[in-house]
Formats: sequence, structure tokens, C-alpha cells
Amino acid sequence: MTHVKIVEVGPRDGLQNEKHTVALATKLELIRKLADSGLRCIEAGAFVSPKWVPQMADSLQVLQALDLDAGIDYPVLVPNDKGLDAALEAGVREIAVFGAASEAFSQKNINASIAESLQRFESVMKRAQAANIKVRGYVSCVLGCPYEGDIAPYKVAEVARALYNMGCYEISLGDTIGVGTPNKVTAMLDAVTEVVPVTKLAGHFHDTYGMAIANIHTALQAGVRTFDSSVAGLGGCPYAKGASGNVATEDVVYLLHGLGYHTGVDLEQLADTAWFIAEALVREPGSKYAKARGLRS
Ligand SMILES: CC(C)(COP(=O)([O-])OP(=O)([O-])OC[C@H]1O[C@@H](n2cnc3c(N)ncnc32)[C@H](O)[C@@H]1OP(=O)([O-])[O-])[C@@H](O)C(=O)NCCC(=O)NCCSC(=O)C[C@@](C)(O)CC(=O)[O-]
Repeated sequence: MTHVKIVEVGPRDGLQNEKHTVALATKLELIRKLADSGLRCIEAGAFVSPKWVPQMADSLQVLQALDLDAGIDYPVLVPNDKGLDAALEAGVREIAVFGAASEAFSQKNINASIAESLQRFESVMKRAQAANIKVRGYVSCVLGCPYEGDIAPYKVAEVARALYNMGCYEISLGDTIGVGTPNKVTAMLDAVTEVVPVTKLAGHFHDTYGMAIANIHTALQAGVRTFDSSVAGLGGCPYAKGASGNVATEDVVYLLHGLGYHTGVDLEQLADTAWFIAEALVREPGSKYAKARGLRS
């Protein structure tokens, strides 16, 4: 059975945009439940400015409370050398640098042009490699930007290639505002796979217009075998106004199991986890699956 890897981004991408502070204990319980449901890669935090993203301010405490030797990857976002210093202090084994295919988004999100961001990442990469830390690379706005509108596929390919050549072991392609449709996914992947092998790509789809599952299916058919998703469909980027959450992990797992792929995830435990975090945030889960199944007492 072909394995598809899920990168669970709920504790980071999912919670970074919450208006009310999410308690450290709630984050840790969420991560524990996600791990118990079989997820083996859980993005646990971000070493970014607490002024820019207050919800991630406790990332050091989160990482310090996790067992980093338990066979689960807990990557964290790192935008610059200062972020890497914190990641090293936390003892992380994997980080993710995050760039964008849109100049305007890059400025709003990390206060740097694309070229400046790549320079910062070069420095982070060299130090991370010396410390034996794996580095993943994100490209945001691969199917559209909240400030610039359509983004040409060649621009996505340029940034993806730069991150890959720098040493990122995987490039996650983010439809940050969920505007993509399958035809656009195909055009974008055609351009990116010219410069990065498809086996090194991941899909990161937000579900603003309900297209994420269709887009994932299209990317699967193109050979992509890693997808980022967020339990209960939590999330959104604070610098992409109007962007809704990531595609819900439960809905992705339901699709993948239905198509005969292996994920290692127990869908029922995952749905319980979706209800757990939804109740903690005082709302319903954003996933079709968890809502259809309902809350099990
Ligand atoms: C990159 C910066 C820091 C530049 O921000 P800046 O203001 O240009 O940074 P600076 O170097 O001028 O420093 C200003 C202050 O920030 C501090 N600082 C500087 N760096 C750090 C750091 N690493 N950690 C903690 N503090 C830091 C620094 O020490 C200083 O503190 P002060 O002297 O004013 O007290 C800022 O723009 C930032 O933190 N941006 C984060 C944005 C973010 O996290 N966005 C959400 C994640 S991206 C996303 O969600 C998309 C994704 C990945 O999911 C994929 C998709 O869907 O497309």
C-alpha cells in the first residue's frame, strides 16, 4: 500500500491566528492526542517575533515539554538566525524556513523582500546543517496572493528551486489563501517539477473556497505524496487577511484511506482530537468528517 505522509500543522498554523491565548496545557494535550492518533510529523511552534505572532510566544515551553526522542518529528518555523538560536536552545531536530512567491506577501509576512529572505535562509541553513538539523522550506502564495492576485507558476518555481538548492529536504507549496483550483495546481506543479523532483514536494492547501480536497487529489495524481493539514481545519495566516484554515486532517485522511493509501493515522482518534480542540476553542470542528461523525461521548 502506498504511504502518504501527513505533516500536521494544527498546533502551529492552526493556532497562530487565534484571537484568544491558547493555554500551554491545551497545546500540549492537543499535540499528545495528535501523536496518539498516529501522526508522526507535528509542527509544534514557531520561533518568530512574539510581537508579530503572539500565539507562538510559548514555543520554547512547548518544545521543552515534548519528548523529542519518541520517534515523532516536531518541526518549528524559523525566519532568521535569531529564530534558529531559540530552536537550538529548545533542542529541535527539524526547522522550516518560510518564503513566498509574492513580493508583497513576503514583505507583510516577514518584513523582507524575496531576495533578502533567501539570504537570511542561507545563513540559517548553514548553521542548521552544521548542527545536524533538517530544514524544510515553505513557499507561500503559490496559487494566489492576497495583495498581488494571481502568481505566475514560474515565480513559484524560482523560489522552490532556490530553497531546494540551498539544502531544504522538502519544499511545501502553500496555497495560503485557498484560491487555487485543480487546473491551477496542475500548471503550478508542471513548472515546479521542472526544477524540484516531485518526491521532494509537499502540498499545503488552505480551504477558503472548499477546493482543498480537489486540489490534493490533483496533486496526488501528479505524484505528490506529502500533504500538510490541520486537525479540525484550524488556522489561517495572520498576514493573509480572509484566509481560512488549512484543509482538515480528518478530511484528508478520509480521502486518502478511501483511495487506498496508507497514512498510519487512526481516523476515529483523530476525530476525537478534532472535537477536543474545537471544544477548547468553543466552536465546532471545521472538518466535514468530524461534524458528520459527531461528538462521541
Ligand atoms: C521575521 C521577523 C522576525 C522580522 O521582523 P523585523 O521586525 O523585521 O525584525 P528585526 O530583525 O528588525 O527585529 C525586530 C524585533 O524583533 C525581534 N526578533 C527578530 N527576529 C526574531 C525571532 N526570530 N524571534 C523572536 N524575536 C525576533 C528582534 O529581537 C527585535 O526585537 P526588539 O528589539 O524590537 O524587542 C517578523 O517579521 C516575524 O516574526 N514574522 C513572522 C511572521 C509569521 O510567523 N507568519 C506566520 C507564519 S507563515 C505562514 O503561516 C504561511 C505557511 C508557512 O503556513 C504556509 C502557507 O500557508 O502559505
